[in-house]
Order: sequence, then C-alpha cells, then structure tokens
Amino acid sequence: MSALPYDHHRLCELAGELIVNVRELSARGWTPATSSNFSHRLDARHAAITVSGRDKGRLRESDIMVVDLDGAAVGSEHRPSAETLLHTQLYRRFGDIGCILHTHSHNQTVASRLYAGAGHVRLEGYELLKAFTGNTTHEAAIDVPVLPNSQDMTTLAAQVDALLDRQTLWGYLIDGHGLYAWGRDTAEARRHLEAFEFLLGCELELRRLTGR
Ligand SMILES: CSC[C@@H](O)[C@@H](O)C(=O)COP(=O)(O)O
Ligand SMILES: [Zn+2]
Repeated sequence: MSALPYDHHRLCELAGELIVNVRELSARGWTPATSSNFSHRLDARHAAITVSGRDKGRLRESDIMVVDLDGAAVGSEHRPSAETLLHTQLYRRFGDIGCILHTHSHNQTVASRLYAGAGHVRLEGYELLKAFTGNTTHEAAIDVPVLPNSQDMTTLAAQVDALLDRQTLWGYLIDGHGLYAWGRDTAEARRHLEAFEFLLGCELELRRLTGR
C-alpha cells in the first residue's frame, strides 16, 4: 500500500502528458533559458508541477513533482516552480481548471512590453477567437490583461485575483515576462496558449506593417 496522499499511477500518466506537450512547446522556442512552468491538477488537493529551474526542452519525469494547493512540496525534496502560487491560486479558485501552461515566447514578451501601458491587448475580429472556450464567433473581442511584473508572487496573485473578480479569463500576460494560459484539461490549455500566441503575433505584425 502506498503512503502517498495521491494516486501515483495518475501522476505518472499526467507527467507523461505534460512532458510531451512541454517538449513540443519548448521546441518552438517558447521556453528559453529554463524559463516557463507547467502544471496539471492531480486531484482536489494536489497538482503536478515542474521542478524549479529545469531545462524545459529536456523535461523528464524526475523534473515533475507534486504540491498541495498551498504550494507545499508533497513526497519530494525538490523545490517547486518559483511561480507555484500562480498555479495553485487558479486550482483553488476554479474546481474545473485542470492544466496551466506558462511560457516566455518572443511574441508574448514583446507584446507584454508594448501593451503594458494600456493594461491589455485587445484581440478582435479574428476567426481564431473561437479557439477560446465560450466564444462562438469572430465578432467578439477579448482583452488580454497585462499585469506589472513582480518577484513577489503574493503581489502577482492578488492582481490576478482582482482580475478574476471582474472577468472570465483563459489567460493573462505579465509585463516583460510572459503568458499564463489555462484550460479544463491539457488539450484545452494548449489550444488557448496557441491561440494567444498566434493572435499576439498577428497584432505585433500588424503594428509593424501599419505603424498603428
Ligand atoms: C529563467 S528566468 C524565468 C523564471 O524567473 C520564471 O519566470 C520562470 O518562468 C521559471 O521559473 P521556475 O522556477 O523554473 O518555474
Ligand atoms: Zn515565468
């Protein structure tokens, strides 16, 4: 009998799924220099999350650990992601969120700098807006919030909570930092992440081409 307070078999399954996805995202250049972190809900009280500082392009099973929803390591001596609180706050707040993907792509980082003053990036009129769960038409607009960066995760988490009090979100940018995106499972979180990345790329390209 296992003394672990979670299902180890389920952890192995989820770790395998995360590793495949993270390596693919990393191969696109979205996780430079060990940046980025990734997690999946394990059960009502635990999440699987990347160990801090690991090379996400070479992620393997030993680079994924378990935390409780207070962010404390469970059954591991490793240090969980420095940004664990930004994951656990979402799992605590929304029982149906299953996966959170945080990346530092070039587009995400540049867009976060350009739109920090405005406080959001407006994505409007794109067919790909339908990739976000709940959107059924291109005749929609999504404001992707841009939060000021901080090394203090409680400050960042409080900003995220204040946003979530006001609006439904599938992701946000942090200035000079990157993007957080999530979904009810890995496939949905990845679809949202890819849609944000693509649409931010379009906005940046339009700005280059039109100078607007
Ligand atoms: C390597 S700089 C990026 C980090 O400061 C951080 O933003 C990040 O995304 C990765 O931190 P980590 O602790 O590995 O999860
Ligand atoms: Zn980061």
